[in-house]
Amino acid sequence: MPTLTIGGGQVLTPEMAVETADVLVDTEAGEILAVEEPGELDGDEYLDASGGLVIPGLVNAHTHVAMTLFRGHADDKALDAWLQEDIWPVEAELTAEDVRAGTRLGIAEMIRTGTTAFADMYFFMEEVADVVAESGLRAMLGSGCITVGKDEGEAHEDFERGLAFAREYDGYGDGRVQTMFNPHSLTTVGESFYEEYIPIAREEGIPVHVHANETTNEVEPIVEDHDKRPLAYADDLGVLGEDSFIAHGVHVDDREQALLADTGTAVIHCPASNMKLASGMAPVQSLLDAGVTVGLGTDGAASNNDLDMFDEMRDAAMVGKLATMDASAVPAEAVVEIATQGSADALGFESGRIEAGANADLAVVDLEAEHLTPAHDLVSHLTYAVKGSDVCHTVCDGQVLMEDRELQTMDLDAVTQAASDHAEALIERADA
Ligand SMILES: CSC[C@H]1O[C@@H](n2cnc3c(O)ncnc32)[C@H](O)[C@@H]1O
Ligand SMILES: [Zn+2]
Repeated sequence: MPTLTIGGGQVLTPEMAVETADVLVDTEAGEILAVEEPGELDGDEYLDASGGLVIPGLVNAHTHVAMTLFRGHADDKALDAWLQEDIWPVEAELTAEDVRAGTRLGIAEMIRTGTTAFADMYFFMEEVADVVAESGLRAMLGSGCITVGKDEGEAHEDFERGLAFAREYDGYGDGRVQTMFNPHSLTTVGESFYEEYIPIAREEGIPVHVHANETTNEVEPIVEDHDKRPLAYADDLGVLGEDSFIAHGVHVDDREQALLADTGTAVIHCPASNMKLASGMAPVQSLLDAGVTVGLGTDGAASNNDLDMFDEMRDAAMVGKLATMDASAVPAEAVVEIATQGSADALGFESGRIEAGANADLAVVDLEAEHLTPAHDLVSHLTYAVKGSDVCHTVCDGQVLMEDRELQTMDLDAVTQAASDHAEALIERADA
C-alpha cells in the first residue's frame, strides 16, 4: 500500500488537544492509518509539517460554489430583494460553462484555505461533479429545486432533475462525491412537491438539505398559512431526520430546537451570510446545548464574500457572543469542532478528525507568522487569528492538493482568468 507521512509538526486531536506527532496516510485508500510520536512512522512519501499544525480539513457544509462569479456583484441588500432583484435575474442567464468556471474558482479558493469537503446546492451540478473529480476535493452535491415562478411542468422537471442527479452521481469521482436532494427552501417550494418527492428521496436513502428559518419573512407566511412553525411544517412533510440538514436555522424557537435534536437534523450555521443579508443571529449556543449537530458553512460568495472557513470560524465565535451578550458563548473549541466534526457529521462524511480510520482529509497551518505569535493556545488561534492564507498544505483522500501553497491539481492563473472572463460576460448578458 502506498503511504505518506505528514511529519515534523503538531497535530490537533479529536479531543481538541495539540500533540507533537506524525500522521501516516494510506494514499490509495485515502485513509489515516496512524498518528504516532515523531519518528515512529515511515511512509513512502513525506510532507513536511515542521513549524505547522496539522488539522482536519475544514468542511464547508453549505455553499453555492459557482456563486464566486457574483462576488461583489450584489451587496448591501436583504435576502428577498437580493435574490429577486440581483441574483435570480443573472442566474437565469447561467450556462454550464459558467458554472464550471465559477466552481473551479471556488474550489481553488477552498483548497488554498484548508477546506477539504463541501456541500453544494446549485444548478448544472454535472459540471460541479466533474470539477470535484478533477480537483480531488470531497463534496456532497445536489441540484437545487424551486417551484415559485414556474408552471407545474417546469417545476416537475426541476424535481426530476434533482432526483436523477442524486441517483446518477452518488459515488462519482472515486467515491468522493456523494449526493443529496435539495428543495430550495420551505417557502420557495410548494407543499405538494414536498408531499410528492420527499417520500421518494427517503425511500431511496437520499439525504435532504434545504434552506430553513433564514429570515422572519420566511417564518411568517408559514405560520399564517399552516398555523405551525416552519420546522413543525417541515417535520410533517418528512423533511427532518437523521440524514437531513438545514441551512441557516436563524429564527428557530425552543420547540423547533427540540425538534431538531429529537429528529437528529443538523443545522448549518452561516454567520457571515446571516450578518451581511441582515437575516438575524442564529442561536448557536442554545442549539449546541439542546444537543443539535451544528456544522459551519460560508453560503455563496455573493453573500459572504469569500469561501474562507477561517473567516467563518471567527465570525461564528464573534456573533455567537453578540447574540447572547455572553462572551463565554460559542467558545473557540466549539467553533473548531463545528467547522470540522460537526460539519462532517452533518454531511455523513468520515472526515473532520485526525485519527486512524478517518478519511485522510487534512490541512497544515503554518504557525510561523507574526499574527500567530505567541502561541499560547493553538485552538484559540484557529478560531480567532489564523487566516486561510496561513494554510501551507492541503490533503484530501490521501492526495496532496496543495503543497507549499502551490495547487497540485489546478492551474490557478488559468482558473482565475477563466472565471473572470465568464463573470464579465455573464453580467453583460444579463444586462445587470
Ligand atoms: C436552487 S439552487 C440554490 C439557490 O439558492 C440561492 N441562494 C444563495 N444564497 C441563498 C440564501 O442565503 N438563502 C436562500 N437562497 C440562497 C442561489 O442564488 C440559488 O438560486
Ligand atoms: Zn444558501
